[in-house]
Amino acid sequence: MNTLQSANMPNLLLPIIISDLRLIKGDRAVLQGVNLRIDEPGITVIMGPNGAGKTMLLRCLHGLITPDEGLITLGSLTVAASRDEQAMVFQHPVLLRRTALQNLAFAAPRIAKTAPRRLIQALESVNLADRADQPARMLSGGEQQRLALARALLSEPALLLLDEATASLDPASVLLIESLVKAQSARGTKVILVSHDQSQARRLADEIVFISNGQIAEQSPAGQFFTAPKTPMAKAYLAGEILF
Ligand SMILES: Nc1ncnc2c1ncn2[C@@H]1O[C@H](COP(=O)(O)OP(=O)(O)OP(=O)(O)O)[C@@H](O)[C@H]1O
Repeated sequence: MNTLQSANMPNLLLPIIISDLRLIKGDRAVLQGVNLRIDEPGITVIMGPNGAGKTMLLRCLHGLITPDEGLITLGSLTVAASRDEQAMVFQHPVLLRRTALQNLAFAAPRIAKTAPRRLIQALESVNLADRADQPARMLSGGEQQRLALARALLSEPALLLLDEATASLDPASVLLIESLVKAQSARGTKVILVSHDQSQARRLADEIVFISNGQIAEQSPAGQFFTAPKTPMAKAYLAGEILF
């Protein structure tokens, strides 16, 4: 859609307001009473123990799951109405059985037609220019993830969601992806990412949202969260003391 004009323009998907969200999976609520308001641009990192509901929350934001109760608004838009302004990168990238370049062209047909050079630049930005004509599914895991990010960034989304997108990547790929995410954030895209990696969260986060047991336990500026987490649960999580 390319609705971002510049970092100085207000982001049309802010504020993000989540009210009384409840999501049932199987026979239990995996999200319950979730209330969250994100006003600020920049990078929000969602942290929390395994099974806390981080992925489910991200999927609700992206419209992949409809919550059983509650409301999400992004600026003046519903989730459905905001879909074209959003992009999401998953832990395991979903790519078409086509070449790397064709995957980008398929995702952004208008750009492919009017400015095909931008597709090559997108591949260059993730160090995949020499893989343009290789079947995307033959790329390594890290290469696939870089391609998925290039695809997500092509549309200059107003909201970029990343679910443990760097979980299994080598350090160079992690840093490359982080630098692209930071640059995109500086261009005005609101970024919400799920990560267990405390070092990564310290490098990227402006604020932390900590989820525990399907509820928001804490929302704090990153510096404050890491030096003085408000809840015993967050403190135990950061210390690696939560047992499952
Ligand atoms: N289809 C499903 N049926 C039943 N339970 C589900 C289903 N999908 C997810 N869940 C449960 O919902 C809970 C939240 O899952 P979610 O994937 O959001 O956790 P998470 O915080 O992202 O965890 P992790 O850090 O392990 O990725 C988990 O307990 C999970 O078992």
